[in-house]
Formats: sequence, structure tokens, C-alpha cells
Amino acid sequence: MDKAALRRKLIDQRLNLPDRLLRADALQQVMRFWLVERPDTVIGAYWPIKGEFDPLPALHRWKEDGELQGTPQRRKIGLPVIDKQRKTLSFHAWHPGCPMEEDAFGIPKPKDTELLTPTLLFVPCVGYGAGGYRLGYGGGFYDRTLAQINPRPFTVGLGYAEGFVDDFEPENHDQPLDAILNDNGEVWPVAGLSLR
Ligand SMILES: Nc1nc2c(c(=O)[nH]1)N(C=O)[C@@H](CNc1ccc(C(=O)N[C@@H](CCC(=O)O)C(=O)O)cc1)CN2
Ligand SMILES: Nc1ncnc2c1ncn2[C@@H]1O[C@H](COP(=O)(O)OP(=O)(O)OP(=O)(O)O)[C@@H](O)[C@H]1O
Repeated sequence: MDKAALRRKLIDQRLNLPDRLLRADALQQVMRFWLVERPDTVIGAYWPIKGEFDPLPALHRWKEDGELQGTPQRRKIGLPVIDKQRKTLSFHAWHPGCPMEEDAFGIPKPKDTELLTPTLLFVPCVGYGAGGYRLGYGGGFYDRTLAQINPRPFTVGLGYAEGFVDDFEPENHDQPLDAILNDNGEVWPVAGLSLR
């Protein structure tokens, strides 16, 4: 199957997931437990489209949990803003109810908020495979951004279990993710397997 057809199949399957609410709930739980071990105070995420898992409720709670730490911690959430010339992403502060506008793809993005430097990025996956490789919508935005960004944030793919592609073949420009979480838990890196 070519990449475009695989993309269509996976998006269609995701839009028609019968038990998406249960799965979304499970993945939010997985995210929240996973985040407990992390030192980050600035996290980049995304505004969900096309049946993507919504990471924002769990992140908003993570942000509020920051205030409850022994020493209260100011935590920030960023959403992607497309740089049209460079075809890369930058991340701008978001909080519920903050002013938004639509980007070139009709996706809401924060309007004129602070530019952030996330140390952790949650990356939406249409599909994903062994080795932390992911399939996106084909814009190459994350690949291009990750190829240039310095220092590189820790990257964590998010997707439902259905998005796993058994025989996914990465291309040269594909940037592998450091971890992948789905509704069953952390599925990459695989415990006991160390390639890097
Ligand atoms: N929620 C979310 N926001 C995101 C991304 C993402 O993957 N998810 N992006 C991650 O990069 C960037 C936007 N990238 C996008 C790239 C293409 C399309 C899109 O709709 N493309 C057309 C044509 C695709 C094709 O040529 O096959 C389409 O799907 O109809 C949407 C967003 C930034 N924001
Ligand atoms: N580092 C890079 N520099 C220049 N072009 C790149 C780079 N990485 C990827 N591209 C280009 O981006 C295009 C799309 O790549 P690909 O199909 O892997 O996107 P994707 O990962 O599905 O999309 P996205 O990252 O936007 O979700 C490819 O044609 C590729 O040539």
C-alpha cells in the first residue's frame, strides 16, 4: 500500500473507532502516569483534528498539578504555529480560552501568545511503527522541525493502538520519536530492547 492510501485507511479507521471515548480515557491516564517521572515545565502538544487523540485535558491537569508541588512550579503548554516560509513549527503558549485563530489548514492556533521552547513534545501520529517511526499527514512539518531544532526536545508520539503499522518502512528524512504512548501504555521503547 502506498503512503497516501495507508494514511487514508488509518484516518478513516480512527474516525470510526467504536470505543474511542474509552480509549481516549485510557490514553489520558497513560499520559498522566508517564508525565509524573518527567522534569519538564514546558510541553508542546497539538490541537486535535481528524479524530486525533486530544492531549489537552491531561496536559491542563499536568499544568494544574504543577501549582500543587512542594515548591509550586509554573508549567506551560504550547501549540504548533506553522512557519510558512520554512515549513517548520514553533510552539506558542496556550491555556483554555486563550485567543485563537485558524492556521492555513484550518487548525486553531494561539493568537499572538508567547513563543515557548518545549523540552518535551507530544507528536500526533496517523500511524507508527517499530523503532519509533511515525506517519503524519504528509506535510513533513515535524520531520523538518526536528531536523533543525536545537536543543532537540524529547519527542513522544501519541496514537491509538489501531495506528500501529506492522511493516512500516521509514524514509531517510523520517525522524524517529524517543517514545510512543498508546491506549495500552508505553509501546516504544520496547522494554529490554536497546537499539540506541
Ligand atoms: N492536530 C495537529 N496539528 C498540527 C499537525 C498535526 O499533525 N496535527 N501538524 C503536523 O504536521 C501541522 C499541520 N500539518 C498538516 C498537514 C497536512 C494537513 C492536511 O489536511 N493535508 C491534506 C492533504 C494531505 C495529502 O497531501 O495527502 C489532507 O489531509 O486532506 C493537515 C495538517 C501543525 N499542526
Ligand atoms: N528535514 C527535511 N528537510 C526538507 N524536507 C523534508 C525534511 N523532512 C521531510 N521533508 C519533506 O516533507 C515531505 C513529507 O514527509 P512525510 O511524508 O514523512 O511527512 P509526515 O511525517 O507524514 O508529515 P508531518 O510531519 O507533517 O506530520 C517529504 O516530501 C519530505 O521530502
